[in-house]
Amino acid sequence: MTKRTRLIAAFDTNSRTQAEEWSSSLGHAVDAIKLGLEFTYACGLDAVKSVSAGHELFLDLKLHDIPNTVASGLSALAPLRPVLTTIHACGGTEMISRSREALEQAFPNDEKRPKLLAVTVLTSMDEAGLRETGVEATPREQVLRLGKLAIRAGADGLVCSAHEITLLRDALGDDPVLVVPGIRPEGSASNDQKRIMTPTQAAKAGADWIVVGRPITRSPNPAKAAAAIMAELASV
Ligand SMILES: O=C(O)c1cc(=O)[nH]c(=O)n1[C@@H]1O[C@H](COP(=O)(O)O)[C@@H](O)[C@H]1O
Repeated sequence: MTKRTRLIAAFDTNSRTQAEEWSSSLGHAVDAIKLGLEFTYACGLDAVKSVSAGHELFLDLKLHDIPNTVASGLSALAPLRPVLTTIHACGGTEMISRSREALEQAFPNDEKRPKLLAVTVLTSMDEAGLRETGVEATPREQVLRLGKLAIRAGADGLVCSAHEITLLRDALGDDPVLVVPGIRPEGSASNDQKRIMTPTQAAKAGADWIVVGRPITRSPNPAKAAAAIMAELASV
């Protein structure tokens, strides 16, 4: 039997009170919560610790710097004990392999070592956006290129859009953890996301986790919105 795709709710807010409220009202209705740049910069690491207590944490800080700085940054974040954490794949082989080593050193028995995820091409980017940055490849080509590089260098998984899941599974097999944002339930606004799919489409394609923010947190009833997505995933 294949495993159910799991739901991560992205708590994108600069308010600790709001994040604590979501944590208690919907934290247990989803499989994990994600705290990222906005919350961490606004509220600090102690707040990350308290909001994530009792939940599986995806700490999404998308580190991208020279290898030594990224590896040292990850070591400093290790006490937060996230289940998943992110760096940018375009930081290259050495940055990724040093990151993996840093996490292995912080968790010598491996048991609770956070899975190292490499962000391939942001789901807010399309072909024109990539071209602006000097990348002539399509998003699919670039995701595949960076995905192969990142897994070879030691990442446990990748962040990609649902449009690239089949491509990555064909090239890399079932082992890499695929975490998929840019998810929009039928009928919801795409906002700044470009490469989107529904929860059902992403689950059918083989996502291990989907990440959903605004369709839950900006809904009039976040717990109900989260429950509807969980029900959708359970029915795939
Ligand atoms: O690493 C991520 O989680 C991420 C990568 C990516 O390519 N696209 C992306 O949207 N995300 C994150 O996923 C969440 C998506 O939020 P919504 O667009 O509100 O559902 C945000 O917290 C983003 O930071």
